Amino acid sequence: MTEWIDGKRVAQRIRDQVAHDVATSFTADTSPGLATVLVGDDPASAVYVGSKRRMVRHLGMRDVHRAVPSDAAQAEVAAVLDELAEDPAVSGILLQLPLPSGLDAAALIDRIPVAKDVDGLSTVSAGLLARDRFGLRPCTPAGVLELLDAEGVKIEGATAVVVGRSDLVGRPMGQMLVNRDATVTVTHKATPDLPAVTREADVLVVAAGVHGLIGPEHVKPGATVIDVGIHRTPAGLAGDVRAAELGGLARRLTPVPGGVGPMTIAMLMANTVKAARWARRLA
Ligand SMILES: Nc1nc(=O)c2c([nH]1)NC[C@@H]1CN(c3ccc(C(=O)N[C@@H](CCC(=O)O)C(=O)O)cc3)C=[N+]21
Repeated sequence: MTEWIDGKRVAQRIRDQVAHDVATSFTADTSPGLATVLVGDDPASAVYVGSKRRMVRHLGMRDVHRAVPSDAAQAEVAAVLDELAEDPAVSGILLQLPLPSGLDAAALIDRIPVAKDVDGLSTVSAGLLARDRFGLRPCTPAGVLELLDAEGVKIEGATAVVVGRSDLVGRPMGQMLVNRDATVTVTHKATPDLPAVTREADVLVVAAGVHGLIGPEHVKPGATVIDVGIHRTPAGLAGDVRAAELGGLARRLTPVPGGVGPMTIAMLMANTVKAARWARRLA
């Protein structure tokens, strides 16, 4: 039988730890601050940013927010980021993605100082990860590792397959698993025989962004399957994995919703505390 991995429970534990760290390591004047930058009026992005801001306040941290009009030029967004970069009350800066077309997201992300890059998406943060050095890690793959550790899944020596090579999830996920001594394959659209590759995986992380891509033909019996996909369908939220078709094939599986999603926000909170501690060391 397959055991569901409860992301909500693990995320709650991370958030409890963050609230404890905020209360014991900081004062009201020094408490970690997260700045969210929302460009434009995409409703889904507004909802995500709203839930991040509520969580920040709930955990006793400082909420800083900048709303930028959708027709803002690259230089205007850059100026907002530069101001937040200088602000000592801001420990971390999150530029909500996707940006309106015409803006160069990669260039804007790279204006964020590495010690404030709580999304872990800048080129410098990616380099620190590639070298397995101290730094802020992208929230979603960091959350996946927390889930695997919470479930007692052995990563060292495991065969891990990541489906998808996005900057946000797939690439950093592959590197984080390599850093933990898994044998890792990262697949993508040009992988000729995807089921043959994924069927080798003890740990299968699916971050393709393709609804229902993964079925029973992709899964090794006894595998741990992590579904990073999230899609709004007429039947409700669903992932990249056709969970109902897997039968008892997987040993463990994350649900959508209630799996990786809640972990992403929890790790953002944890990264904000880590950034505040990093700033203190730099001061
Ligand atoms: N700079 C940036 N950093 C991000 O980390 C980032 C972003 N931009 N843009 C959008 C994506 C998406 N994302 C999610 C976070 C939480 C849930 C989440 O909590 N999902 C719930 C369900 C929520 C619902 O009901 O819609 C769950 O899976 O249980 C999902 C998706 C972060 N992103």
